[in-house]
Amino acid sequence: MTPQIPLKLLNKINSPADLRLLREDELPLLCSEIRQFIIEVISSNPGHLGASLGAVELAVAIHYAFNTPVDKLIWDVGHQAYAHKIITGRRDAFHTNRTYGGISGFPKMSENEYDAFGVGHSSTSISAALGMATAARLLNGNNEQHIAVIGDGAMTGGMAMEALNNAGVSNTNLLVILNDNGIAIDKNVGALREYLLDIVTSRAYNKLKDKVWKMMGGNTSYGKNSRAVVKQIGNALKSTILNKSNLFEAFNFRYFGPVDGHDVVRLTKLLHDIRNIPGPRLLHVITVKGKGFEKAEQDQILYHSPGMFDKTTGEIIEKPCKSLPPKYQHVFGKTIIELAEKNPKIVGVTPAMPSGCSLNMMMSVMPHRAFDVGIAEQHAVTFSAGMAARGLIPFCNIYSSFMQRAYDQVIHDVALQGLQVVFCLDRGGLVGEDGPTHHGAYDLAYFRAIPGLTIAAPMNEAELRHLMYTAQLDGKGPFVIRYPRGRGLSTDWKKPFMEITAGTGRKLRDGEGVAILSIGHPGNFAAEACDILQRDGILAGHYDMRFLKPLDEQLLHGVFKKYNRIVTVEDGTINGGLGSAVLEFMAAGNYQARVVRLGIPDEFITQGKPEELYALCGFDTDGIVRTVRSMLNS
Ligand SMILES: Cc1ncc(C[n+]2csc(CCOP(=O)(O)OP(=O)(O)O)c2C)c(N)n1
Ligand SMILES: CC(=O)[C@@H](O)[C@H](O)COP(=O)(O)O
Ligand SMILES: [Mg+2]
Repeated sequence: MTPQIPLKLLNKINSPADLRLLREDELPLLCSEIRQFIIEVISSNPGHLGASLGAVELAVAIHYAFNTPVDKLIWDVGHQAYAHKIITGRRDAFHTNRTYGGISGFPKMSENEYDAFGVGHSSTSISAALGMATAARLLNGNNEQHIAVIGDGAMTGGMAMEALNNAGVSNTNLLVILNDNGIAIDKNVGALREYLLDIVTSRAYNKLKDKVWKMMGGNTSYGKNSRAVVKQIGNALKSTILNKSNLFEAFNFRYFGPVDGHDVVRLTKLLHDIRNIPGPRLLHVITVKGKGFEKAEQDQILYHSPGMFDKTTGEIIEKPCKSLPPKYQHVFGKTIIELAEKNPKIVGVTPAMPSGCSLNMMMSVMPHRAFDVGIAEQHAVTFSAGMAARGLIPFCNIYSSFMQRAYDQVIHDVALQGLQVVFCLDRGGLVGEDGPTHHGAYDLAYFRAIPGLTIAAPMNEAELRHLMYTAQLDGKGPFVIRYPRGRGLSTDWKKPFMEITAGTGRKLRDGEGVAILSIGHPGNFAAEACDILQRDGILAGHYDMRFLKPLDEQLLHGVFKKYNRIVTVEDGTINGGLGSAVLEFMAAGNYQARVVRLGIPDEFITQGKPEELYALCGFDTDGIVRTVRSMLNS
């Protein structure tokens, strides 16, 4: 439900055109109404709170100062764009944010004309904006403005650097707004972070900034002499910022800032003034993640995406969870510490997701052996390869969908050289509310194509633990373990370590006529389906394949000899995954059987609760039961 809070100004805003009718002095009130609205809605329908609270003034100022949607606004990652959504015609739909059938949690081109470019993954905005600006120049003579808004975390991503490098010599009109709140999901890391901190905290710099401000008469109208003034500012900055030259100027960008990103009136004026300066420009804006909501400002990591919370106090509303099994990520976090205590060769690597994948546990007890390398999946993989080349055993934990970024590095730097890197792919399968940008749909299929990889998917937490143990044993080579977001089903996961021989599946139950072959967590849906079918007298055999590569061929020979109806179940794309591997095995062995493949179909799956999406794809318990029944009836 849309909340019933007084929204004197916001209720009048159905598009940025309405926004532009407001007086400048009304903008602060509008921002505070938007902030209230976001808090109210996200408290009961969870989403990305902190980043969006920090970008309210930015969204308002940009739409106020620019002629969107003719001018193109491109958000990076897009998790900070709730204010943008709300003022671009989606206020009344905002309560459906991230739900099945509702609006997306990220900008999405097909959803709204103001979403100039779809996002979800990090560090794409400058490339996309540069591409669009280049197209505009070629097609219609450069009449439109292109604005990329990118966070300090996203700016550490390789793509952002590649784009700056290209943009700086492109002579294209492009405004990059660096939304610097000094944090990513977790603490931002790396030399760039330190550089930005230097700029912002340098007292010498701030003094200089005040001087320049006075020099310009205390207003932002650069007037006729804009070039000269800007050049003066640039030269002064160069010599002042801790004797370092300005990084962005080194990329041929004109640098402005840093400015207070919550002073909406000043921000609006400034944007207006730099709007028509030609060429690549970068405006450095300082914001506070969680701005305006005390708890979210205090604990910015927790309130990045806090789940449900009390809209007044900010207290997190925890569901009772005493007897719940642990999340897979926590099993990873605890197990890597146990293994690393015994095996000094083990190190941990994450590209900017320490709390998301639980490597933060190892980082706090073994800080010298656990590395957050920033939003840099490609680097994370090759950095791991380097360590493996010198004899360490890196556990490189990357969300499945973000691993798409580093496919070449896995092939070229790890697999081709047979290096023992253990890839733990968290968030394999359908992740839920983040939707198609974040579903880990392709990993099984894309990794199956690579020679020399061992690919495993545990059905439960205990198996994850055993697989992690197995992967770090001597001589294992590159090893992929993929598991889903959220909780498994077993509370007694902490069993003594046991090696699981690569390429061995296990029979879970015998059947007649029909067998189910599953891999990973959906094996639990298959087990439940078998129970339901058995109550109707249908005995379905069930095998947990555990490994996609190497396949357990001995087990498969047994299955094809015994059953002539086979259902494969996986939470990855059907194209190229377990089902495809089983079909290839059947063809090679000249077996005759009817095989139905359940998994993610050849389309992008929307957002929603995981259960809704499993059902949509047809590999939930009911879907498996239906499939088996219909196979037996045909
Ligand atoms: C390729 C990729 N890796 C990781 C992520 C996960 N991720 C989403 S937001 C974020 C932090 C971004 O930090 P910043 O750009 O500073 O934005 P803020 O949340 O501070 O506004 C990360 C690591 C992602 N979306 N895409
Ligand atoms: C925006 C983004 O990419 C992350 O915040 C992502 O939503 C995290 O997903 P999890 O909630 O699965 O950690
Ligand atoms: Mg940030």
